[in-house]
This record gives sequence, C-alpha cells and structure tokens, in this order.
Amino acid sequence: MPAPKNTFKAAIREDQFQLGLWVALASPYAAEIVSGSGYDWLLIDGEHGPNDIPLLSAQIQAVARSGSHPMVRLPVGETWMIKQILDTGAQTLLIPMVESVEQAQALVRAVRYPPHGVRGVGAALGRASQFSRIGDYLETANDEICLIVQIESRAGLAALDDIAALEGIDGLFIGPSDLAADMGYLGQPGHPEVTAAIADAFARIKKAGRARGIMTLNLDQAGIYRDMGATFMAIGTDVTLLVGASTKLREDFLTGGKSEAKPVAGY
Ligand SMILES: O=C(O)C(=O)C[C@H](O)[C@@H](O)CO
Repeated sequence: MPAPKNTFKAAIREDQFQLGLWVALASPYAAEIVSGSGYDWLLIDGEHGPNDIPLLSAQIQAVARSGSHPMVRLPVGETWMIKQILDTGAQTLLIPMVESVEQAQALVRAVRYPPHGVRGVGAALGRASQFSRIGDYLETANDEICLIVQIESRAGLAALDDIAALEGIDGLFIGPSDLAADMGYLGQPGHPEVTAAIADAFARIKKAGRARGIMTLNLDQAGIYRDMGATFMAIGTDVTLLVGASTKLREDFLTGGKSEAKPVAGY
C-alpha cells in the first residue's frame, strides 16, 4: 500500500486551476467548518497564524475527510520542522521567504528521504504512514510530497529562474504583501509596480514549467492574477471573513439593512 496520492500536486502538474482559502484562526474546529465550503485547497498558516506543530497537525486531521487539500505553511524552512510536519501527514508545504537557489535546494533535500534527501526516517510513528499501516510509505512518500516556495522579495525575484529550474520544486508562490513591502510599497500589494513584477514572475515560472501560486483579498485583483495565469490562488482568509461578516451584520441591524460596511480589505 503506497503513500496517499497527492491530488493537489497532480492537479497543478496538469495546470488545472485550484481555488483556495487562507486558514489562520489556528482552530481545528474553524478549519473543519471552512473545509466544507468547497475550496480545492486550504492554506493552514503556521507563519502568521498562532500555530505550533501539534495544532497544525490537528487542523490537517480536521479537514482530512473533506475535498479541500491541506497546504501547510511553516514559519520558516527549517529541516527539523519539515521533518515533523511531514510525519504528521502534511503532503503539501508552502515555505516563506525563499531567496536563493541554495535555500531552495536545501528545502528539496529536506522533504525527501535518502539517498535523494535528508528527511529523517521516523514516519512509522506518524500519521503520514497511518502509524506504520502503510507498508510502502518510505518507498513512495517522496513522489507524493508537493513543495511550494514563496518568492516575496526582490532577492527572491532575482533568484527566481534558478529556483524554478530546480527539480523537486513543484510551484512558486508570489507573496504580494511582503513583495510590496520589500519594493517600498508597504500595505499596497495591488500597486501597479508590484502587479507588473508579479506578471513578469508568473511568465518566468510558467516558462520553467512550474505552478504559479498567489493570494489576494480583492476579487478584482484575483481576476488580474487569474488572467496572468495563476495555477492556484487563495481569495480570502477565515480571519478577515469573520471580521467583515460580523461587523456588517451588526451595522445592517443598526441601519435597517442600509449598512455601508465593506468587508475588511486586509493587506
Ligand atoms: O506576502 C504575502 O502576501 C503572503 O505571503 C500572504 C500573506 O502572508 C497572508 O497572510 C495575507 O496577508
């Protein structure tokens, strides 16, 4: 019995668009709730959500029976952290702030077992192998891991072509907020110069034959990114949806339904 098939990896390899939602409430209950909303993938955010490995693992379990594939973002691409989260059963990882081909090469090795990498062998204790019930896990795991790296700085853009050319990198995700900040447009992810940089990045990633990922809280910008050729895109977050909906409900009541409240823009 092999490792579970990574349906998200298979879809982006075929350039089948995948629609996602950001999950940062750090709650297995909330993750399970949104996993029933029909998104192709959910980004479980270990970078900006108050998550640790046990809580990330609980959210992976909470969405397991849904049709939404869990993508886990670690706070940093540390080998020991990658080892732990893969053993919990995460199969798709998003690693932030990748800025060199050397960094990307280390990440490819961290998600693979020897001889192709340095992932520690301990999945027999983990949910990844269904606690040893998947007899062929070690031999089949590498192929079902999907590694997505974030390009979200000028240094990352400069190294993009070399990173995208690396075997073992399945996709490159452009982080508009951090890229805007690094370009001098803090809080302006939709700035025309940022959008132009993203368009160029997408074209280069596509030329390298890799998947293009992004996120936005603005549906107009989502249309722009979709037209640019995004392969996978998140269009909202559980946090900002909760803030926006709860605020608007109160104001609608107080104004007899004439509330001018806008969903939280986020950034
Ligand atoms: O830089 C970005 O944009 C991202 O990486 C996404 C943000 O971290 C996400 O939390 C929305 O602000």
